[in-house]
Amino acid sequence: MVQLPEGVPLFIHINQNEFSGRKHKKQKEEDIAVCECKYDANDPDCACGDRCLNVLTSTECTPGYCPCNDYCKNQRFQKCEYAKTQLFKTEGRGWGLLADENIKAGQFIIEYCGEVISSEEAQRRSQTYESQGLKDAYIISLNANYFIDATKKGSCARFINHSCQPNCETRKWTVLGEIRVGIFAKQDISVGTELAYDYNFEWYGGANVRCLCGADNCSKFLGAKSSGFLEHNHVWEDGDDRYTVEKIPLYDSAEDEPSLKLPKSSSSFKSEFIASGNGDYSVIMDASVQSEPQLESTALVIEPLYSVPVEGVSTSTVKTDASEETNVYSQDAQQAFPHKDAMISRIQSNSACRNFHIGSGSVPKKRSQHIPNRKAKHPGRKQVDGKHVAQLFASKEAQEEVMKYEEIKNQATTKLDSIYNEIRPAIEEHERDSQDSVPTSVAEKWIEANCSKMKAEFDLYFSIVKNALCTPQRQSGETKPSGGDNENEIKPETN
Ligand SMILES: C[S@@+](CC[C@H](N)C(=O)[O-])C[C@H]1O[C@@H](n2cnc3c(N)ncnc32)[C@H](O)[C@@H]1O
Repeated sequence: MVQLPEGVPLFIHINQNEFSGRKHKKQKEEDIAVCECKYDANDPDCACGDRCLNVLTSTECTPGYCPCNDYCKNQRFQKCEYAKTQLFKTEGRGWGLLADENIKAGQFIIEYCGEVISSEEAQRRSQTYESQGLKDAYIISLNANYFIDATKKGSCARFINHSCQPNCETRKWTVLGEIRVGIFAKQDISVGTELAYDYNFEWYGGANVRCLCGADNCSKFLGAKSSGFLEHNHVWEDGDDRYTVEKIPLYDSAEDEPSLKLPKSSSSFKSEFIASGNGDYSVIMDASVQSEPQLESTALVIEPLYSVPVEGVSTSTVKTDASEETNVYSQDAQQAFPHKDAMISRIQSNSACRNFHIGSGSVPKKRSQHIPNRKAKHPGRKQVDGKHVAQLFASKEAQEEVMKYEEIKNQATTKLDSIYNEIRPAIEEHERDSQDSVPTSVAEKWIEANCSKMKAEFDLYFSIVKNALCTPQRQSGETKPSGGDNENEIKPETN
């Protein structure tokens, strides 16, 4: 039971998200990520500590499936393993939350709980709250389609204020198949210090709210970095004093007099705030989710699939008969890519699918748009024309080798395109309703085809570089070095 100090505006305290308009996702057994940790009484920290495969992919272990059973330490959201915190009244920024014990950098502090609502509902509620005169904004973004509204129901995380120099950050974790948002310490935080994270607002227009965090690098307004804010304030130019900070009224979300007992302020908070004014506003915040230190892919912007280590590329689908040198760069996929299962589970999860760029091109801005027979595209990267490059080599062997790898690369590209067409309905279904998982078989196929293509490209580039270094090149005007009557034949250069 959470004890709230007197004067805190009413809200319903919850420590689990509530779903409005849909049910909690049911995890399919095949989608449960099982780690490989083992409990060792002599080294209890091994039980799902920093090196646990699930921890590395920001996924909590599922009770009953974790090999460490009750010793598993990777169920912090599920077990509400929060740091001790306390509510207090700030000067000028309403209520805030402070550390009631020393907190270590990286420590999970509290989950941001509330009602999980669709983006349409978030927009609707935001307008309603504004029209009702509610000043404080408690809606944060969960992913492109869903938001968490802690206005009426929420955990004490709803009281954490914004700072442009925050000591906390938000991170997204997958818990029993659902994405959840946690507040984590960015640094060691000593007892009595106010907790704050950077809201990084998704600004919906309306009045500007002055930021009172007091940090040296303060951007002056809540959400000042968001595109919505910039759009809304496009009239701002140097020397235009219509919108200077001083002209925006201050608003203190707490109606009462500031408490006399001030907490130890964090480096980013100063205490000379003035409580006055009544700027109405209603905004939707975007919890700028930060990465786990161990693996960047836990961040909102996850490294694309292309960035898996080169040695992790699969050799299982493309047999290249490559020379020994080339094989040096290929390893057994399973051995070199031990996180494949975790990768699949991330691809299946809501945000990961987008961030890994499943699909043949860039992420579609608008969802649910079905374009029949849409051709798979691979924009962004210039492709080497192996056929053309082959012509530059004087030796027939060099030409043949480059042409061979060019052909393998083309086959891998065609295969990737056809797999994309095959799995497109599943991807589009996933994009339409991000609560649906992309099936394991689909994610696996996609990874394999991508890896094969990367491997084929690598082999081609390697062969080009090797031949460029080791074989003579044709002089300008030199005719083809070999006979033959096939389409790969080198034609004499004209002009
Ligand atoms: C999620 S609530 C935080 C808790 C809030 N202070 C309360 O009393 O319930 C967000 C609201 O707090 C206020 N706030 C948070 N950080 C602020 C800051 N740095 N400067 C001014 N107001 C802030 C704004 O009114 C904002 O809409």
